[in-house]
Amino acid sequence: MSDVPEGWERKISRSNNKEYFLNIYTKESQWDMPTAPAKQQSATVQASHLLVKHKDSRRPSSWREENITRSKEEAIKILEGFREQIVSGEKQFAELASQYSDCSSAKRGGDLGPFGRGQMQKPFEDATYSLDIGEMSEIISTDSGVHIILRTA
Ligand SMILES: O=C(CCc1ccccc1)N[C@H](Cc1nc2ccccc2[nH]1)C(=O)O
Repeated sequence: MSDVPEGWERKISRSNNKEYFLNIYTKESQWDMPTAPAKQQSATVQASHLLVKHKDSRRPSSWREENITRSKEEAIKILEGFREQIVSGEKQFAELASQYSDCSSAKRGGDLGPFGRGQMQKPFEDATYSLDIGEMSEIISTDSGVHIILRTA
């Protein structure tokens, strides 16, 4: 029986007794014999974020505040305070994001849903892909403002 490339597992489908192949990293499965090793990162990630905008943000306005005038330094100080409350366990990420994030994702506790490479601003994408699942980022800056990110998948 021909071996499967690294990172794949041969399985038998319970519904039709046919063999299929499972990518042990992404948990995706396929009927065809894989032709290359599966040692790749999962295509998409999922994250929540808490965004604090400032006067130099690309769009210095949000559902929370029509005209945002705080400086970037002030935004960073505010976000550092939120980050400390989360690290200490005093507050949950989603609780603070839903109350204070200047992004419309605040309505979903900061959840952005799944996204792949090329979809979000580069500093945000790179920071998310470098986090382990469950890990929270340091403060990162994009054209939208300053963020903390919690990778969830
Ligand atoms: O771009 C959006 C919507 C993002 C979103 C994606 C998926 C579900 C829900 C929201 N909102 C911007 C603020 C903003 N800038 C960001 C940059 C990177 C990631 C998330 C961001 N959110 C804004 O409101 O100015």
